[in-house]
Amino acid sequence: MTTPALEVVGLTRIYGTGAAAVPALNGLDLACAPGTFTAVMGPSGSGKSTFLTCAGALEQPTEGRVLIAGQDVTELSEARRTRMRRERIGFVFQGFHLLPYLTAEQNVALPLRLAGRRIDAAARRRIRELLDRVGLGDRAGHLPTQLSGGQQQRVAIARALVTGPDIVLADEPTGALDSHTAASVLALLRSLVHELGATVVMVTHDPVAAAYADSVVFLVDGRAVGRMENPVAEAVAGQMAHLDELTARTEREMV
Ligand SMILES: Nc1ncnc2c1ncn2[C@@H]1O[C@H](COP(=O)(O)OP(=O)(O)OP(=O)(O)O)[C@@H](O)[C@H]1O
Repeated sequence: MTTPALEVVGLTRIYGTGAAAVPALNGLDLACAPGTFTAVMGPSGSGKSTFLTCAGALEQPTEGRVLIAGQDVTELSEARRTRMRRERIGFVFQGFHLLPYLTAEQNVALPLRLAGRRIDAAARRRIRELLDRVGLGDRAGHLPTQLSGGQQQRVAIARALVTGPDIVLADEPTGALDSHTAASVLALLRSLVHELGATVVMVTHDPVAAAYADSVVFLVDGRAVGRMENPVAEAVAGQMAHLDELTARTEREMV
């Protein structure tokens, strides 16, 4: 069996202590094979953001393991974890997070600079190729303010891929875009997975967005409660309505 690009095993994150303890993740198991596109969905408070911050080595879990291409990041020193995050994990955020005073090309180069790599001719070529691949070959010299929201997210996607990461973690990547632009960004993400072999995990609230993925993992109370392969939006929306109802019922019973 191939080593998963991302695997979390028994992932547990408890915020607070004693009576105030909140288990945001509660023994989550999840594996993503290389070259796959996985959406993560769940009711509000089900642990999606906490999963992304732990999987992205931004936060240490209380218990459990996070393996990036087989390497357990929870065992690393802070310095090595930071290096791993810079070199092996790409991030795409809802709000794009581009640096406003850098051009598209300079924004894409940033992770290479942070990883201490030289921006030589080969690196410049890679940056240009990625900008071409996301449809912005003619916008390399533009500042973020000179680009539309969809174009800014394309720059952010190129930036997430520039180090050749094992995994790209996307947090509501189309949450700030209109539905037409969102569709083209999602189609781009899907094609990067299927044509370049990237591995993407995307947290989303939107069943239409989730339907671009190869599979959807559903979280409830910090655990995976189901998985849907080859999702279609209607079935995802139906499952989410069911999980929202279950969560509301549990909350009513607890009062
Ligand atoms: N820093 C924190 N301190 C205390 N509790 C927290 C903290 N971060 C998250 N939580 C709690 O952990 C649980 C999971 O939160 P999380 O943000 O991961 O859920 P989510 O599925 O991303 O929610 P949403 O869809 O509303 O963004 C929630 O009950 C939340 O209140």
